[in-house]
Amino acid sequence: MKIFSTEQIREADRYTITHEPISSLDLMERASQAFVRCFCDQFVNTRPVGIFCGKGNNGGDGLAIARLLSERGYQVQVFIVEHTETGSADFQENYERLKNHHSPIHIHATNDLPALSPKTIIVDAILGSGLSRPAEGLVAAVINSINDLPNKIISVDIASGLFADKSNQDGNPIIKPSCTISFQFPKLAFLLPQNAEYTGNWHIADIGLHQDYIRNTATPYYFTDKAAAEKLIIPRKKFSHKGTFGHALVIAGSYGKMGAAVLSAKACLRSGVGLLSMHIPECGYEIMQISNPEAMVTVDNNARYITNLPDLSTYSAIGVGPGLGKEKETILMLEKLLDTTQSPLIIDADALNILSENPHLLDKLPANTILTPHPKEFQRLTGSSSNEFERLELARNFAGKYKVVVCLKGANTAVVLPNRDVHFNSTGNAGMATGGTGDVLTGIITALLAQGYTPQNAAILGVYQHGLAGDKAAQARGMSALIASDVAENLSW
Ligand SMILES: NC(=O)C1=CN([C@@H]2O[C@H](COP(=O)(O)OP(=O)(O)OC[C@H]3O[C@@H](n4cnc5c(N)ncnc54)[C@H](OP(=O)(O)O)[C@@H]3O)[C@@H](O)[C@H]2O)[C@@H](O)CC1
Ligand SMILES: Nc1ncnc2c1ncn2[C@@H]1O[C@H](COP(=O)(O)OP(=O)(O)O)[C@@H](O)[C@H]1O
Ligand SMILES: [K+]
Repeated sequence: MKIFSTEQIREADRYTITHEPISSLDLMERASQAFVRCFCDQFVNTRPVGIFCGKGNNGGDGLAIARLLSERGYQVQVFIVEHTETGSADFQENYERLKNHHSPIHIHATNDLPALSPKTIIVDAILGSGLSRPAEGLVAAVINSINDLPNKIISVDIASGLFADKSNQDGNPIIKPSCTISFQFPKLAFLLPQNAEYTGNWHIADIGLHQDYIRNTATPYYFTDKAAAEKLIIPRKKFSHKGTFGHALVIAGSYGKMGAAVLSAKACLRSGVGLLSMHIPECGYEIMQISNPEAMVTVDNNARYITNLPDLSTYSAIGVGPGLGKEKETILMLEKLLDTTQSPLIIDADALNILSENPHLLDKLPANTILTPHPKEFQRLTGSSSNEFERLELARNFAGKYKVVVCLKGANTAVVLPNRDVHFNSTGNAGMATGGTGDVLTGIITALLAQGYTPQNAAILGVYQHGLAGDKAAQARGMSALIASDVAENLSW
């Protein structure tokens, strides 16, 4: 699914109005109906609803939603935040349509705010994607007052005060909804952790914007939903054999961190690879053979950490990093790997930290190598950023400069491609914030590379399937009980 900027969404709006064709008022009606369908799925009509409207089109939606909910038997109160003299044309039309049945309360100052029962669901339709500056004055005061209430808040399209495409500053007044029902597309802001409390759970309401516009308009931002991920899976053909699915090499582990190698191996084996060899230090030999009998093992000369490479000529993909440590000889091993490998490569964990501490190695990264840093590893690689929009730009510039794929891990992992496009992941949960889940991801992606998936598709699909397995594991035993092995065990293709 594409993620558009607010400017592009306005353009999609105009395109739909001209080419469907449909009046802007009817499009607002359709959007409000879509919101109401989603709202009614969640809340029964015995709950009173208080709808706070601004005077732009977001407020116009609020007025239409008020009318539609009333028709469905909800007890609705409407409050109009008088931040400007005249409302937009569609606001005014919906005001006229509502006026016969309702007497909206006009808020000129916070004193005008009514007492609401805690049961009342607040619908936030004060400001939408037309936000042109941080909320201030009356709007800011109303937002802060609403946030102080214990009531459940549902935002229309986007929380009032939240910028869709750029960072807010600390202290900007922004509604904190428990849920956002957004029109047609997720907004970029929803996908960044800094905005979690200004987004809540979000749902997309399809309002039928014109498919030609959506298809033909370029954006660097995508959301990997189920449909997008499933399209990437290459089916296993009937007459295939283990040679068809590649031979992966994972270079991982050191004394005390063999678990990382074990987890990567398990996940690699559960992701369709034909053959797997693990290159590990001698201390891990029995551990690996017993925990993963399906894997072959090549043992390093060193007992405790990896110092050298096996013959690389037979491998169709290589993963390096989990549990590796950063010993001097390990650094030399990584340098040699970067200098000699002809196979697709994924670099994780300590191998990333080695790159940060030895930046001359960055210039040796083969094109299309996949890097999977968590935020701290990414910061070590590129330096710090003042907000997550800036961090995303850093990742896009890094991926573009070195022609690599960067999987910036976290909730909604951002897979950043060498052409600077970003694919945000839709799966995964907070139960996965536990040691070893990243090692599982390395194993999955190595397996996909070995099978011939392009680095781009291996990263996007691997990240999606990893999150999906985490979701299955969390469903079975709850988030707190989830451990990394569960993610590997719950992989299914
Ligand atoms: N295609 C779609 O998705 C569809 C979208 N639709 C809906 O349209 C919404 C966008 O509507 P919109 O463009 O009228 O903007 P909206 O946010 O209501 O506010 C604009 C007003 O607020 C003002 N204002 C701005 N910042 C302010 C501030 N900080 N403090 C105070 N005032 C501030 C601004 O004034 P100005 O900046 O001009 O001074 C202007 O008066 C969108 O979110 C969705 O709900 C659907 O109806 C149909 C299909
Ligand atoms: N809150 C979260 N929601 C979804 N996924 C998460 C969340 N927290 C962590 N993850 C996922 O768990 C993995 C953690 O990786 P990482 O930090 O490298 O772990 P480790 O180094 O212990 O193996 C990443 O794939 C990340 O996307
Ligand atoms: K809103």
